This record gives sequence, C-alpha cells and structure tokens, in this order.
Amino acid sequence: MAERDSLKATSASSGVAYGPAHLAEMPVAAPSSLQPASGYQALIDAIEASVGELEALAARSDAESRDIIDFQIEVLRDPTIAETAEARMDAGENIVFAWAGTLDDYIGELETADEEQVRARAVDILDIKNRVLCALAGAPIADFPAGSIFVARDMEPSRFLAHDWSQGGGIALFNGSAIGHVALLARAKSIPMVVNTGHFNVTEGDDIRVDADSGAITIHADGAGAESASTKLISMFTDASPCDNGEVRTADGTKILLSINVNDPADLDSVEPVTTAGVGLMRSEFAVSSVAEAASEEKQIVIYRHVLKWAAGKPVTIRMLDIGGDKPLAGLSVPPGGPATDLRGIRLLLAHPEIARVQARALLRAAVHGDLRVTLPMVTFPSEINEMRSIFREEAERLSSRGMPHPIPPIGMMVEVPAAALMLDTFETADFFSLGTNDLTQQLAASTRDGANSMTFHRAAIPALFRFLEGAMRLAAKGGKPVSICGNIAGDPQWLPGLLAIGLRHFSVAPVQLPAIRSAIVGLRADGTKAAGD
Ligand SMILES: C=C(OP(=O)(O)O)C(=O)O
Repeated sequence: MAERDSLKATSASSGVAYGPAHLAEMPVAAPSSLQPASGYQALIDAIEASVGELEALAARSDAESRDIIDFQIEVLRDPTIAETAEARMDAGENIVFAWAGTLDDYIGELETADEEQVRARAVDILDIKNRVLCALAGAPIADFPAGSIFVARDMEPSRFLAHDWSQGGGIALFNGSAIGHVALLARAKSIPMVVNTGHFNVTEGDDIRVDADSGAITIHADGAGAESASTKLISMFTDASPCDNGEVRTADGTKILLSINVNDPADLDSVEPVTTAGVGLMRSEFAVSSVAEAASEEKQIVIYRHVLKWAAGKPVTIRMLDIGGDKPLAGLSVPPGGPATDLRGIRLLLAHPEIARVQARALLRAAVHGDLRVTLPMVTFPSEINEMRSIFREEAERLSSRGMPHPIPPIGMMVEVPAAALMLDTFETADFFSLGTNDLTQQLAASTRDGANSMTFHRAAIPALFRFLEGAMRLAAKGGKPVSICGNIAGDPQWLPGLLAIGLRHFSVAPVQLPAIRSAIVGLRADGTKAAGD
C-alpha cells in the first residue's frame, strides 16, 4: 500500500468522506483552445443558452441554491457585460478573448475586495464565464463521478448543484472559502468539505479521506469513520429526538418549549413533527426567492400550506419577507449597505404594498390549514405594526366579501432592532415577540454578519447582548406578551444557562440543534444553574 500523506485544512462543512480523488480543472478550457462561432450575435446566443441552462438548474434546486443561480442569471442579463464584450470585439479582440477578458476583469475586482464575502463571489462569475465559453464552443460542462472527492483550486456553485451527491463524496479545495456559496450549499446537504489545503500532490483515482471534523485530509487513506450525509442526519434525529412534542422539563420541572426554524419547506422532510412544539420561525424570504414568486399568491399559498399541514395543528410562525440588506431580492431591494440598511424588512414591505398585500392574502388564505401566526421583520416603531395590521384587515375584508370569512392571525414582531427592543412596552399592538439575536448582535456590535472579523466582534458583544435581552424581557413582561427566541444562540447549549436565567422558556432552533439543546435543558434548573449531582 502506498504511504499515507496527511495535511491540515480548514473545515467548511463537517463530516468525514472517503472516495477516489477527482482532479477537476477549474477553467473549462484555455480560450485559445476553443474554436467557437464568431460575431456578436453568437455571443448573445451563448449567453441566452447559458441563462436557459441556469434556469433549468434553478428549477430543480432548493431556495438557497436558487439565490446563487439567480445572481448568476442577473449578471448574465446585465446589458453592460455584453456591451463591454462587444466594445472589445469592436476594438479587434476575437469573441472568446472579448468575453473571457470582460469577465476576468470583473473577477479581478471581486478577488481583490476587502471582504471575504465579496471575494467568494468571484467563483460564481468564473462559473458563468466558463459556461458561456462552453456554449460558444458547443461543449457541455463536465460532471464528475458520483461518490468521488472533488479536488480543485475552487468549485463553481453550478457544478456543485448539478452533481448527484446521493452516493456520498466530498470536496477538498486548494483555495476556497468557508463562508462562500459552495460551503453554504455543502453544509445544507451535509457534504464534508475542507478549504485552504494549499496545493497538494494527488493522482486521479487515489483514495482520499476528507475529515472536515478535525480539518485534515489523508491521501492513500482507508475509509474509516466515513459515513454518508443521509446516514448521519437520520441517526442524529433517531438517536436523540423523543416524541415529546418539543416540551422538555428542566431538572426542577419547568416546561420549556422547543420549536424549529425553517428556511425551506424541504428541510421538514427530515424532522418528525412529534419532536417539536411547532415552527417558531419560518423565513419566508428563503422560500420565496424571486420577485415573480413574491408576486404570486398561489405559489406562496402552496409553500405555507405545506408547512402548516406538516405541523398538524401545532403553531407555525411565518415571518413576512425579510428582504434588503444582506438578503437581497433582485429587482426589489436596494444593494446591501451594511447591517443597518435603511430599507429592509417591514420598511421595504410598506414601501412596496403590492408585495405586502399579496403575502398578506396568501397567509390569510393558507391560515385555514393550521395554527398560523405571522411575525414582522425588522420592526422599529409601533406604527409599522399598525400599518401592516391595516393591510391584513383590508385584505381579509376583501377575501371575506367573496363568501368565506378570513380571521386575522396573531401578528407579532421580531425584536432585532435596538430602538424597538428598548421600547418593547410601547408595542401594544404586537401579539408576541420573537428575539432575533442574530440581527440584534450585528446592530449592537456594529459589525455585519458576514464580514471577515464578524465572529470575533459578535462573540465579544455577547455580554452586552445579554444585558440588552434582560431589559427586553422585563419590558415584554409588563404587557404579559409571549416571548420566544429564534436567533442562533437559542440552539447553542453554551448560552442556555444565561437565557434560562433571564426568563426565556420558548426556544426556536435549527432542526440539527434540537438534540443538543434538549439534552442541555434537562441538566439545568430553570434559573440556569446546573442540577445537583452534575
Ligand atoms: C432569526 C433572526 O433573523 P435572521 O433570519 O435574519 O437570522 C435573527 O436575526 O436572529
């Protein structure tokens, strides 16, 4: 057996994968090796063909993936890109060099950006550059063998999305980014992935083990410890998710409710409703990923009905579209301008009542399928709740005039803007409060969620966050309104003692966080102290 070589890497998506290495060339082909059609119309045709391929890919992808593809389609449809390439052709470049040069300039700008998040976009553009080059040459982008370990300098999102991961496999990238899109997609599908390996020597077909849990790759390895993503997920839920309907007792007998956060209705396929108290937060903006979908009442009803039926009568809190800032929706939101972007969440909805009314109608009509509650994103002032309530009232009256009464569901608010958290007792028309600590932390720490230093700043701001939450809990208690927490710290056991101590009794967490938070609750008293004997 060949000698084993191990090297360190950065984990981007946890798990262990084992399989034959597939060495992928990142650029599809050197421009000079292509013999494409020539002329500006040929470029337009190749761009259109690429848009068509991406649309087909989007149609069979989940909401998160569609966001990436929508961005690529938007860039391809940006007339300035084709015009720049045309100008280069007018200046004497052939069609391939004109296209590749235009996109390379764009990639160069992204690669030299200060923020890692922006740099990570470069691979999305490289992807569409190659796709159009392939279309010009009449050669399709090659897939790679199922079950193999993809080894390359970087990976394009569309290559990840087009691949069949059901047979396992993993990813090892010489460069790559742990917060880039492929990492995000890999985490959602539990595909082990490491980045920043630096260049290493491996031959096509060598057995390779990617251990993203310990951040190591081993070449000429055996398969010890590798398991498929689906096995891992299934065992996580079957081992530690009792059918307690999300009602967990602390060691001294206080009832704590555990609900789940849902981004995509498909997330529910791996969760049994009897293991949760319901859906504490459904982020509708991830399920509704294009302006066309936001404008379609019927499409939204299908999505909401699916979640309500899954919950089988348990409460489902759907957040109205939280668009803007770091969650753009092409054609509707303004480009991100930092965490405190002016026009985001409820402000954007009230600025586009045509979108808010469609969503209000879809929610009113879907409500008959279960116990629906609606929460409003990024609320800052009570007047915003009143305005949205009026929209619901008017739409309910309009629907009711057609024959069937449509009662207005409880309407609550996300507590994620400091100005609102400090004035919670004045939000008399909010029916409940959901503490959105992800956004609250970025506002408190004055640091975006995806900036290069965000992890450091957000962690340092945790004591301030707890002081803030303590005050918000006191103000909420004055009005006797229900409070839950749905930010990421709700599902992280290290913060549980503090959250219990300030009085939180309802936690909404990502499905994968359920087992750990459940077992942490039973080991603590309601005041957050450790139970005796521990
Ligand atoms: C749950 C939250 O909202 P988002 O979807 O923006 O993470 C939060 O901010 O904590």
